[in-house]
Amino acid sequence: MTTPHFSPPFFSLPLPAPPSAGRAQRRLPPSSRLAPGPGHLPSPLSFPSPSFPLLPPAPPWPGAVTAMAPAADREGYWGPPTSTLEWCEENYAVSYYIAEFWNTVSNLIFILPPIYGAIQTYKDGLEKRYLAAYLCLTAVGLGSWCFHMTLKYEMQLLDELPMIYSCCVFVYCLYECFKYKNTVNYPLLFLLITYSFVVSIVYLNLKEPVFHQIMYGTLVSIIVLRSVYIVLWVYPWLRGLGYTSLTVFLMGFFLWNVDNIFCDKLRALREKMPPVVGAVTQFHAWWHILTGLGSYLHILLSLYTRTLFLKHRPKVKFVFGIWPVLLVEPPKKH
Ligand SMILES: CCCCCCCC/C=C\CCCCCCCC(=O)N[C@@H](CO)[C@H](O)/C=C/CCCCCCCCCCCCC
Ligand SMILES: [Ca+2]
Ligand SMILES: [Zn+2]
Repeated sequence: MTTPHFSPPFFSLPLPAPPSAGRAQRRLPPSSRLAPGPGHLPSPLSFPSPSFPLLPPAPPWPGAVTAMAPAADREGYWGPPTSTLEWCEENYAVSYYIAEFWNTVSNLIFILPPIYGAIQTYKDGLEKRYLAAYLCLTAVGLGSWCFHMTLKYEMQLLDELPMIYSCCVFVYCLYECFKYKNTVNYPLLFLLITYSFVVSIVYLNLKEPVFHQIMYGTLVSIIVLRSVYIVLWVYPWLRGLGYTSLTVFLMGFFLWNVDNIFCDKLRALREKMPPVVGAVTQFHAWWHILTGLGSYLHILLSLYTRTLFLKHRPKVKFVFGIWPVLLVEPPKKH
């Protein structure tokens, strides 16, 4: 915890006290989220020499509010961040066009496998709710891509709100696994839509990341409890899939915390490493990869449970020997 993340203010904006040193999940104060105006001056910071040789020189962004940026951050195509949060990865260190490069590209795991899953679900004629589950994951990935690429507040909402909606779809799928086909649980649907609506409205007004994290964590806990119930009491042979999904997800959460708590140390470490090796220490990107995989495996668990209940004879197969997908056969007619 050596370097505070916020440099002292350069000019007289009313800046709040910096958050505890070392926390990467920096909350950007409202003053840094104002549109650039006449009072905003170019950055006083001198940026370190780029770690990536082909980068264009870090230009002073016209009107940029960069007085609070950590020294390792640079300015780039999308202008100063307007999000209420940002992460440990050094801004515009790899590309002038992508604010947090590794945090951006790691979202591919939320985008490509779920698209494949959605196509397969559609082809197999499985229930639309599973199509929605896969597509929600893709939506999270696209939103998160846009957020980490730009660090803009509107894009942050495209990342964070779909996380809540996806969880609600997952909860519905998981709590309706043992119902007959073509039934709709209207009270549960109403509850989840209301939850999504209330969380969205409160978050849009409150703009408090911790609120979003608590609301998201609550839904994840509900999903975990139900999954554990299913693999303990209903289909014990699905324990492998269930516990793998949970472990991978929790490892991601652990690394999310490591990235937040030890950001200063990680940044210092990266300065001593070649860029590509340093990329391995981008733990927010690892959080994407692990939660992407954990969530995908969770959909497989939920779909396996459902198709087993509907007597579709599901099987997990590994594409290219590594990537798990679910294959189903229609139920036998008697
Ligand atoms: C049995 C396995 C359970 C798996 C549950 C799967 C639920 C998945 C639901 C949605 C998929 C989204 C995955 C995460 C996307 C991450 C995108 C992202 O990084 N967003 C950040 C901005 O870039 C955003 O600000 C991050 C917020 C993170 C919040 C973390 C909150 C805490 C999570 C708590 C986990 C509790 C586990 C409790 C276990 C009993
Ligand atoms: Ca950053
Ligand atoms: Zn992220």
